[in-house]
Amino acid sequence: MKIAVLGAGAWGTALAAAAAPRHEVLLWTRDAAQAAEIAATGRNTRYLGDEPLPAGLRVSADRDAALAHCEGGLLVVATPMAGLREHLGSLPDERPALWACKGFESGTGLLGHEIARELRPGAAGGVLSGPSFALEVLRGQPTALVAASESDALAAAAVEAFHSESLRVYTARDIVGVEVGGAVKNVLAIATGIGDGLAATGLNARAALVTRGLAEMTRLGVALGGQAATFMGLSGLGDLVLTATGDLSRNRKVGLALAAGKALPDILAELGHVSEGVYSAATVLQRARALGVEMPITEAVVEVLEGRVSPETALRRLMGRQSKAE
Ligand SMILES: NC(=O)C1=CN([C@@H]2O[C@H](COP(=O)(O)OP(=O)(O)OC[C@H]3O[C@@H](n4cnc5c(N)ncnc54)[C@H](O)[C@@H]3O)[C@@H](O)[C@H]2O)C=CC1
Ligand SMILES: O=C(CO)COP(=O)(O)O
Repeated sequence: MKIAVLGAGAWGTALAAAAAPRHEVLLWTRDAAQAAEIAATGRNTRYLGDEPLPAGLRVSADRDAALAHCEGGLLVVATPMAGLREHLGSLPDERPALWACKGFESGTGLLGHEIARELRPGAAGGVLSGPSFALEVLRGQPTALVAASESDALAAAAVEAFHSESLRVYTARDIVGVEVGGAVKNVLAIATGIGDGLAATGLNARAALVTRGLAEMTRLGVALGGQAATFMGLSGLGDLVLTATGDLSRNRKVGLALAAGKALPDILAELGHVSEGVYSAATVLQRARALGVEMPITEAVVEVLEGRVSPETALRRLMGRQSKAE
């Protein structure tokens, strides 16, 4: 199969590398110097350190060549959410497209499938999601993903492209639920990072934030048309557990640094990677409010990110809420 992956950050590179041993894969980056460096060193040091990439993986800064390469094959957009509109909107034809970004689009508040529907109503689209730190995928460490699409053919293409001995790819039809899970867990990972970073907070608080976070993620997802069961799956509970507890998570790192009293611009500059939760948090809240869905943990994260309350105050307010039925 011929596959093109657009976006050569940590995740695009790891996905391209995962498929490369079995398929003809072209990884596209908008940065010609980065393409030259990856080609010369066989590594993407900026995003994935010294980990070697498979020898057969090709890299290019020529987007037209990448699109020509995957004609009749599979196109994967693996940029941050902020790049999805640009890439889906400029495709030359109605070919199916899979995306791997997790978030709500800033400004419009849309999920990936909503952007795709707006730009390409007649084309098949799908999302690849689930608990998957890029570095572990690149190292071939066991991982399970979910490919969600209303197109069975596109979900099957995602399985053909990425399913292997070390990477299981499940399929799903509930693209709303899968996308909400992937987007909201980023915000909740910031919350658990904040909680874990506060001196007075222990493991009980982390478990409470994960569990009550899952409840608010599910409420929003169901209100948006997703199925409750999806949130107990890989893109909901699975990715929430990974990102909220795993120290490789960039969103969790943002929370830990906020609890340490660092300023958000400094945290993001130091991180050097995208933290989708930072860009999605306010949007998640807006969509929740529009639907009358209560999301107190998300609300607390937004207040801390916007510098309106300290992490300590946010936690105190969450604990000070009225008791209610679970
Ligand atoms: N890193 C991970 O372990 C995983 C990340 N994701 C998701 O994948 C998406 C991408 O994340 P990462 O690769 O980790 O981010 P990253 O911060 O490592 O790299 C992002 C890359 O995208 C490039 N980029 C940004 N805007 C672009 C545009 N408009 N066109 C082309 N390239 C553009 C940047 O130059 C950079 O090379 C995010 O939505 C993230 O939530 C999903 C699963 C795992
Ligand atoms: O989505 C991810 C793992 O599934 C990566 O999470 P972070 O963006 O927080 O690193």
